[in-house]
Amino acid sequence: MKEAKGSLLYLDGVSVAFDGFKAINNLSMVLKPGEMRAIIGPNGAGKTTMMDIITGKTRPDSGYVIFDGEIDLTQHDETDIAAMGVGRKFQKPTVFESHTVWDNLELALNRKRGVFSTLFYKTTGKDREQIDEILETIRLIARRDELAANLSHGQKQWLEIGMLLAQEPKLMLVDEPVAGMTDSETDETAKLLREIAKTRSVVVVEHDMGFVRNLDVKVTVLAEGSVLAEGSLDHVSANEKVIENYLGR
Ligand SMILES: Nc1ncnc2c1ncn2[C@@H]1O[C@H](COP(=O)(O)OP(=O)(O)OP(=O)(O)O)[C@@H](O)[C@H]1O
Repeated sequence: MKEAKGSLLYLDGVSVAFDGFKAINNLSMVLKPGEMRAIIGPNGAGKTTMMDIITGKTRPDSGYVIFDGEIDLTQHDETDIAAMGVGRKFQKPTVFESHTVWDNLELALNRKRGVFSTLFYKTTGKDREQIDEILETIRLIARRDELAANLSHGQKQWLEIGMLLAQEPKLMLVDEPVAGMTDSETDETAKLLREIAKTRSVVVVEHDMGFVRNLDVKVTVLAEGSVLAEGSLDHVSANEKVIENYLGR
């Protein structure tokens, strides 16, 4: 698809219906390499379903989902898509509580090498450097030897973001990262994601408008499965349809 050339993610005319109900309806969106995008919209707008389609969990009925300018993700399954460099962080953290912060990251780093090599693999100096770098990004250097169970909710979310970083995704999808976080954790998460977005593309779904403002990126507003508005947060916040469908509720 030549229109997708130069983009990192290109959705064109994507639709999916569940029992006749169109959860995603002719959705189109373009993400540039290295771009971070915030996705907002009312409950049921299709945000999660959109992520499910990008990651291969749900197959759309029609439309194109082109990754890295040329790969049609609708032709691949979840495992392939993850291996191609699409990482997803779900809302609930799923870190290994009985392992240390360091071990969680080491496991994530080894995971991308596959089961057999993991059994015989010894962590190299380069791996340790990479883990240190990630620890710095996720603000957990001082807690590296702590059991994950002892981290705060926000720190667990950061650890999970770190585990995703260990897989070196080109595109990171992050679902409601700041739900349940303290205000200072929320502020720190915006900074952390901005740092991460310097080296890869990021799509963040979030309801917290203060946080979205801090991200300071282009916003896509979804409603009823399609794009209602797109632009800066100020631009979309002034849109009558957005106020009516979402912000004014
Ligand atoms: N597997 C499914 N079967 C039937 N209906 C579904 C399925 N998945 C999603 N839906 C419906 O599709 C619509 C979009 O849901 P989706 O979860 O994508 O919205 P959302 O924007 O993520 O909402 P929220 O902000 O509440 O997470 C909803 O009406 C939902 O009930």
